[in-house]
Amino acid sequence: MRGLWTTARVRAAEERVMAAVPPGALMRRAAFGVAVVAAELLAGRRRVGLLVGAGNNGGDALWAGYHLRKRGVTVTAVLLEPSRAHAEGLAAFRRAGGRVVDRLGPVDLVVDGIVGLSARGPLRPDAAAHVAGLDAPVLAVDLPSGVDPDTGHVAGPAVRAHTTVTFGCLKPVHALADCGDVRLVDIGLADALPGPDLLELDPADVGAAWPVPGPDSDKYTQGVTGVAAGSSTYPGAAVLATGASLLSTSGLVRYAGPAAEAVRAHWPEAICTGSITDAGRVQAWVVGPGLGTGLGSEQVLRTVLEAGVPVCADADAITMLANNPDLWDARDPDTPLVLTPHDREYERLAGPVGEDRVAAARRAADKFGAVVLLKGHATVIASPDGRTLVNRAGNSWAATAGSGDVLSGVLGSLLAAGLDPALAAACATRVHTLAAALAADGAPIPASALLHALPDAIRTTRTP
Ligand SMILES: NC(=O)C1=CN([C@@H]2O[C@H](COP(=O)(O)OP(=O)(O)OC[C@H]3O[C@@H](n4cnc5c(N)ncnc54)[C@H](O)[C@@H]3O)[C@@H](O)[C@H]2O)[C@@H](O)CC1
Ligand SMILES: [K+]
Repeated sequence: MRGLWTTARVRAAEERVMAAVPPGALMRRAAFGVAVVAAELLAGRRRVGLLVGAGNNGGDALWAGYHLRKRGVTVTAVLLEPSRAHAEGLAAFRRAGGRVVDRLGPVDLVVDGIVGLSARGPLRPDAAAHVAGLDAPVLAVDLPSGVDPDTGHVAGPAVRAHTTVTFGCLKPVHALADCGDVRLVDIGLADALPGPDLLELDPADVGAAWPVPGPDSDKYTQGVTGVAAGSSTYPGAAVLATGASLLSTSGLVRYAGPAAEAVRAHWPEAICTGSITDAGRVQAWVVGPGLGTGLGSEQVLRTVLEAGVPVCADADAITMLANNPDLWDARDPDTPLVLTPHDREYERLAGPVGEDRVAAARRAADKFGAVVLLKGHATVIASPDGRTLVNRAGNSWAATAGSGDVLSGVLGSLLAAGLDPALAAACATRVHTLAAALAADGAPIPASALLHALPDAIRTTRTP
């Protein structure tokens, strides 16, 4: 499990550590780390260009330039605000033979020291002009300039990093935005940091949490998942969600709804009934994909919410909760509920997502007393108990019709197996991402291919 810390906490920790070490020591450690990674990326090539902003981020770049000069690398620097460039860093850079230029000529690697933790908004026009002309790979110092450190939001021109070297700890930007390959350099902050603001699961965490049958397990003890999804118009959503539940855990899956025939034809092992009232007992419900939003669907949602078991409410279930807030009354507030909106569904439910997706997910989690899984390239999972998890997809293969139905099926089966709902949401998201990458292997895929890659994805997380 990896922790991520917001800039306010990082700064507080840096201040505590700085008070106890010689002046400039943290910057030296940081810059040395940048130089080591730069040398690795250069792989014997010899020309580096620095883009240097007005603060300590630029200072890191200048000191890294100093270290690279000591290794015989040719280093040039553009100072975006010459009068505010880090004075000691600039002096050391010049002493070591670094040259200040107006524009970067041909180089093998660019070091982005334009702006770091103090970044506000997109790149300013002069910085943007320097960045626009680059054709060498960019090594970002702390974070790609132009990307918000705490939200990962990109409001305009920004650096696109091949690699990012960050210091002391990861920040939200490293999970919420594209920072390329992220390297962490230890500058001695660990003991000064409080608990993390965000968490990101490693595949091994997912593997450790994933429910697998033991010697005493049978089909009931592993949790029975109920799927209330699909319609005569959209039987596919039912087929995908039920299939995902079946492939995620080895218990039992019951399907209830008008797509029973289609589900039975695809998944003979599912127990299918035409009506929610005949479904039998389950340990968790998945409700919503392809269900429709008419009166009959509302009654299905009500029945599921009244059942007193954990519920994953997706797609049309979210729209119904937004359209008809009376439906919330059907829910026992002590029973876990996971809502899995994409941005438009979120907006129907809780207003605009805005630039800060973490804050949005937390707002809705508080408001509804539910785990909120806000889907996106970086999915944010907020629990009403304050925990927030993120999962960066790293690819977009899962952006395909029916992919959400698969996610809710996986999540429902983990809830039925008794996983903590926020952990279930994070594990399901991670495996969904892995399955998409495995199935795609470089080419577009339909959701059914993602579905059939679930066992391989789960296996990946369980392999040490
Ligand atoms: N505080 C510390 O102990 C350490 C800080 N370090 C470095 O210091 C950085 C933070 O430095 P600072 O707080 O001096 O500030 P930055 O270097 O992040 O920003 C400097 C200035 O850039 C300008 N700026 C803000 N947004 C901009 C934008 N969108 N486009 C262009 N310019 C913009 C502002 O005038 C701002 O004051 C970290 O990211 C890290 O690289 C490291 O040296 C490690 C130790
Ligand atoms: K930067």
